[in-house]
Amino acid sequence: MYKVILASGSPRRREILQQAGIEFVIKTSNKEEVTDSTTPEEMVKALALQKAEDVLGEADEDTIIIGADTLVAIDNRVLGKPDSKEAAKEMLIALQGKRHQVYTGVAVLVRQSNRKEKDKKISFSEVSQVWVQPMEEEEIEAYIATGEPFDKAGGYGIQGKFAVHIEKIEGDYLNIVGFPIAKLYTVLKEEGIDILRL
Ligand SMILES: Cc1cn([C@H]2C[C@H](O)[C@@H](COP(=O)(O)OP(=O)(O)OP(=O)(O)O)O2)c(=O)[nH]c1=O
Repeated sequence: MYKVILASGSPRRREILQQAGIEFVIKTSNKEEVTDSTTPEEMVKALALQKAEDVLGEADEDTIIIGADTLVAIDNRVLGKPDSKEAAKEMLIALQGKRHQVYTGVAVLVRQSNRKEKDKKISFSEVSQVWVQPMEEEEIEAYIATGEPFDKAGGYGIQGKFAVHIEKIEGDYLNIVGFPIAKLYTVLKEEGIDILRL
């Protein structure tokens, strides 16, 4: 019997795991994650791993710890969460009228209390393509005034008021919202772990 820990404070990630029928508890640390990885794939995997490792000390029985990180990439730039209205505006100006990539990295630490079994460290990343409609400056400012950009990579949430500005996507929608649940299921299945029946 494994206990699942979601090492994330993101309400979206919590909802996605809950909807999938996974039982878990949430544990987060306040440590700031940093990485010197250079590609978005490597960055999101490294940051996801740090988030999972930060709560490893809490795992005292058979435990599966899941960490995740989402970043937006456009024109060789990587965008995290905007820390001001100005930063949000600059990001949305860069994204409007173009295609960009959303990367989510997931790290899974499997901790076995029975020392005969080996602990596991699994990480992967998923990418989705997003096309944003051209936007007027006024529309960008109105969206920023909703307050939605500030806790989201790239300064927008596809699941909220920004939906009206999305032309199309390619790939996994839930990966854009912050957690590629289908890939988690598949990758763990390949490792012999059925996350729905632990
Ligand atoms: C692009 C996009 C991102 N996001 C969110 C998902 C993530 O929560 C957030 C990216 O920030 P992250 O740093 O990946 O995660 P977080 O700080 O929210 O949570 P934690 O570190 O505790 O796991 O952006 C959306 O909700 N919708 C979107 O369309």
